[in-house]
Amino acid sequence: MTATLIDGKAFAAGLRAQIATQVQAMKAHRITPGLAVVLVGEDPASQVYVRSKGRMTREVGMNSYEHRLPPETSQQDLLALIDRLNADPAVNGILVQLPLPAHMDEAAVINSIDPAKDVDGFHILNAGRLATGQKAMVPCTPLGCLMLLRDHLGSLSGKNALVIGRSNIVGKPMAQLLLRDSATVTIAHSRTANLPDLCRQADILIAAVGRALFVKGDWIKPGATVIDVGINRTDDGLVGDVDFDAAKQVAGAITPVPGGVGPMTIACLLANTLTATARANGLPDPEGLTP
Ligand SMILES: Nc1nc(=O)c2c([nH]1)NC[C@@H]1CN(c3ccc(C(=O)N[C@@H](CCC(=O)O)C(=O)O)cc3)C=[N+]21
Repeated sequence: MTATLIDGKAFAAGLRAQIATQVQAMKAHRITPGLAVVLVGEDPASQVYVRSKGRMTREVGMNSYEHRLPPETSQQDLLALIDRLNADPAVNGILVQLPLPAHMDEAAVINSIDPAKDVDGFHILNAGRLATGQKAMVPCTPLGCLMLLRDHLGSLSGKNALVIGRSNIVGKPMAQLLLRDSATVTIAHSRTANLPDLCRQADILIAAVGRALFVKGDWIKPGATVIDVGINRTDDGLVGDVDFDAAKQVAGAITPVPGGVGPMTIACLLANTLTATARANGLPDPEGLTP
């Protein structure tokens, strides 16, 4: 048996088309959503993402504002820029590309963003709102994974979901979203005992460890839905956290890398920017873009 391919690239394109339509409707009311992306330093991979975020932002009809700062920028200068963006009514969403240079306090920087403009959903207020079931800005990658899972499975209720990885940007918010959808959720990490056996019980497996080909084919429950969040650059090109070729022989459905979760992350960033713009203008949340 070979797994159904969950085509995140195609799903993301459809989502962006839907967003573009809603942006046009807003423009008729003289509102144009604006997204500011801040990149500190010259990490080549980060530059690629920032460029592609900017292009897709413009493609859906939003305004894109890019701020590139040298790696030696002081935290004080970065905070001053964020203050200006917080106060700028043309800016509805602010994304500060992570990781930041080592001399910066990442939490302090993120928490200086206006929570209403925090389209990454990383601000402590948004994390707390998500954890307590209040209306929040939801982190883009987990939101994209949730959309793919709902599209493929319909209901997640009662399913055994295993999230491998406990980061604040993927693992923890992913677990919160799965729990909200009434899955039974386990979070595994580097100290988890018997990870292969735990995986074999998972109807839904989310791999967000950041290690190339970490999840083996014989760890997968037959028929399981596998979501691979990994983006690992190797000599063989871009690979996920799951051994895709082996896993696809066992899984019911699986996301590829590239072309799976990655494009969904950017589409959900645009979705969050639209949501933030709607809320800033007292409009109802856009249909189908919030959990
Ligand atoms: N504040 C912040 N928010 C982020 O959302 C954020 C960040 N910092 N720092 C870096 C990571 C990484 N990230 C990706 C987005 C899209 C793809 C993506 O579209 N990947 C394509 C392949 C692109 C390629 O070939 O490199 C794919 O999987 O098909 C990957 C990775 C967002 N990040």
